[in-house]
Amino acid sequence: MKRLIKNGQCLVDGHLQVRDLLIVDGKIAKISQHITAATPVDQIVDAQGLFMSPGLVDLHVHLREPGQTDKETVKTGSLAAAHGGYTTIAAMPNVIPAPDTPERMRDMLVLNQRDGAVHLVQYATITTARGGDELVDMPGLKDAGAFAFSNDGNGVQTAGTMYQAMIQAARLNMAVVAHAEDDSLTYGGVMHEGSVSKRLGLPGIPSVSETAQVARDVALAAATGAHYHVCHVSSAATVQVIRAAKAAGVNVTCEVSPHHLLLSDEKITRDNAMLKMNPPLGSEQDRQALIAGLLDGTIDVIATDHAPHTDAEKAQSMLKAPFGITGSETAFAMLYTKFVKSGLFSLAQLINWMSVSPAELFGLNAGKLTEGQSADIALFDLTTPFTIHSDDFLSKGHNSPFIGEQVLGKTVRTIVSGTDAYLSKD
Ligand SMILES: NC(=O)N[C@@H](CC(=O)O)C(=O)O
Ligand SMILES: [Zn+2]
Repeated sequence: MKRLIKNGQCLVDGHLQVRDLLIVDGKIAKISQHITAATPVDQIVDAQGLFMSPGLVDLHVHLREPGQTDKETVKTGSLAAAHGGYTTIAAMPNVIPAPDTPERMRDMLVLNQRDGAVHLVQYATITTARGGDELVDMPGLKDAGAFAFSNDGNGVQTAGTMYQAMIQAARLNMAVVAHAEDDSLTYGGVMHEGSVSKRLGLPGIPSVSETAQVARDVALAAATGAHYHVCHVSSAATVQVIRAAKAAGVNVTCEVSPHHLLLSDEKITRDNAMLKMNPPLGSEQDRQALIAGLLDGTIDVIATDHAPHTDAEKAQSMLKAPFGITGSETAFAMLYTKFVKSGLFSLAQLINWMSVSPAELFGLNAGKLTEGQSADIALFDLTTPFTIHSDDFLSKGHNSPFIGEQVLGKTVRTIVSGTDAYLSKD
């Protein structure tokens, strides 16, 4: 099977340049200014005027299968990712049952392989059923094919448990990917604790619940040498802890979500569960610190934390609704529109944070358009405005605060191993 993509706009040394790209048997056979197929090709894709990017890489998605297939499935969640231009995603283990044994991991991988529309890697838990202090069989889970270890959805509450997990992870050369949240500091809150939560009379979550646990964990990472990756960093103080740890040579990396870059608690003007997620939207000062953290290299990656829930659940008060919003299908367009068009980020920086850097940090075979590489490619239209409609979502979740936004950066086609995983209807 041979496909030739003609006249795509590619990032070359940070600048857009026109390129042709030849795909043979799922791999990039050639990329150059002008390719005339010596032998006939099966298909020519006209990419005139489109941005041709390495497929995006998302280190943090929730696919809900098994256990909560009314919210999402491997199929719908991975199709949603493809719709967002993602070609590789990492699935969090807060499914039921959780992949916390080698056998469950193997079952999970069979399901992912069968139903995944994009490349899909799978986190194992750190502890049994993502709680308590019983460590999983980490070598067994690595052998079974786990990508990394995470209790995402919950923090590991006991320092000694995290310490033992990091000792083993370091030995296995695997990352510990942490949802940082000290449960003794959250006080049943539903949004960021600050002037807005006080004005609305809603219980607040102090941001120190995140920062305190990250501070503990960077000390443990320093002591063990493990690769410690912090999920969805949300506060200025946490950014500062990670900045200092990196300066001290600790093996720490971290991600920020699009919503923490785009929104702050000032956007919460009433009880609105579409703006309820964990960690919560921080203050405007936190948001500015996250942007600064990306720009100075403290924050390595943008990951969506795509967290679908049912319409009925999210129609409830913030006091009752589950934490989480979707992100796969809106991330690129929102970030491109708000940050690249405004000149704050370059397109090359955005693609670095959304594709190159996550691939490099986790040794994923992705994030570049080079000969011999798997043909994982996203084609985006950067010039035609469109409105984000929930009817267009392939996710089962419609819980996005970005519905109704007018944006640029529509995904036209997403190619995974040479084959279309998403193709726009218009
Ligand atoms: N982020 C969220 O608000 N929710 C996530 C869990 C998580 O990533 O912590 C979920 O699974 O719904
Ligand atoms: Zn989390």
